[in-house]
Amino acid sequence: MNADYIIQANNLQKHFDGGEIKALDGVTASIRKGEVVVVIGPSGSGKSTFLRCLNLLELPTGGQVLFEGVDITAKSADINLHRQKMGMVFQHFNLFPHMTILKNMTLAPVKLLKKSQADAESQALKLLERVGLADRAGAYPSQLSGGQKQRIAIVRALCMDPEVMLFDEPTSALDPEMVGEVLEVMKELAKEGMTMVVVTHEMGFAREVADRVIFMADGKIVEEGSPEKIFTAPEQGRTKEFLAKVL
Ligand SMILES: Nc1ncnc2c1ncn2[C@@H]1O[C@H](COP(=O)(O)OP(=O)(O)OP(=O)(O)O)[C@@H](O)[C@H]1O
Repeated sequence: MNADYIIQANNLQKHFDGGEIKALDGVTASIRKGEVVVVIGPSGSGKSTFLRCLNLLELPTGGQVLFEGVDITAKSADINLHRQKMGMVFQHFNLFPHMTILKNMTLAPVKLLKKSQADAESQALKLLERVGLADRAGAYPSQLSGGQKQRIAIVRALCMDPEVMLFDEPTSALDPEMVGEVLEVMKELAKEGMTMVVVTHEMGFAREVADRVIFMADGKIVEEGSPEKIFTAPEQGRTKEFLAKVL
């Protein structure tokens, strides 16, 4: 194990339909503490599957994931314990519709981290303030805009004091005018030193915020490097082809 890395994925495979679909076909990648890694690539290239395998929302069919040096794909691993340290934000927010925002944010910290209700609420309110939504603590998700729901989803994940934040196309389901407010919250997090793995089609975010960009195609990492390298001097034909379409 290398202590610099918080997550190490070794030769990850994820096959569906008895091996007919190779969503991941041997992905090896390591994420450093405090690093912001943005994963880009065409639709169906395995980006979401890669992210979901890092916290074992999808169980890899082969390979290993080490989290803080521990093989969390081993049979003996306590998946729930490790997963708690990896906050996840989804395209479709995944807030509980029948609970207030405050309840959405305090439920898991109280239940899983055994925080007192008072501590969990005080942390949640501070986080809500940070994203300009302190006055919405008593609202229900249906009363909020998409951008507000996604900002809540981010701070809800932060209530679990995660070591890493995983973002799976967090702005893809938003109306265009709401994308900026969510990316802004993510930029702030990055500046504060949060380790982040972000699957996104927002190339501007990748350019501006990523420490490293990973380009995937056909379940493999085709090329990776600094945003400067990937966006201005890509080496692989597949990368050039993709960027020509999206930039
Ligand atoms: N549960 C599943 N069962 C069967 N095939 C799946 C399943 N999940 C994903 N796949 C397939 O695996 C491949 C990779 O999918 P994945 O969602 O990881 O790609 P992606 O790069 O995130 O795509 P997008 O940008 O469109 O979200 C695709 O061919 C997809 O159809």
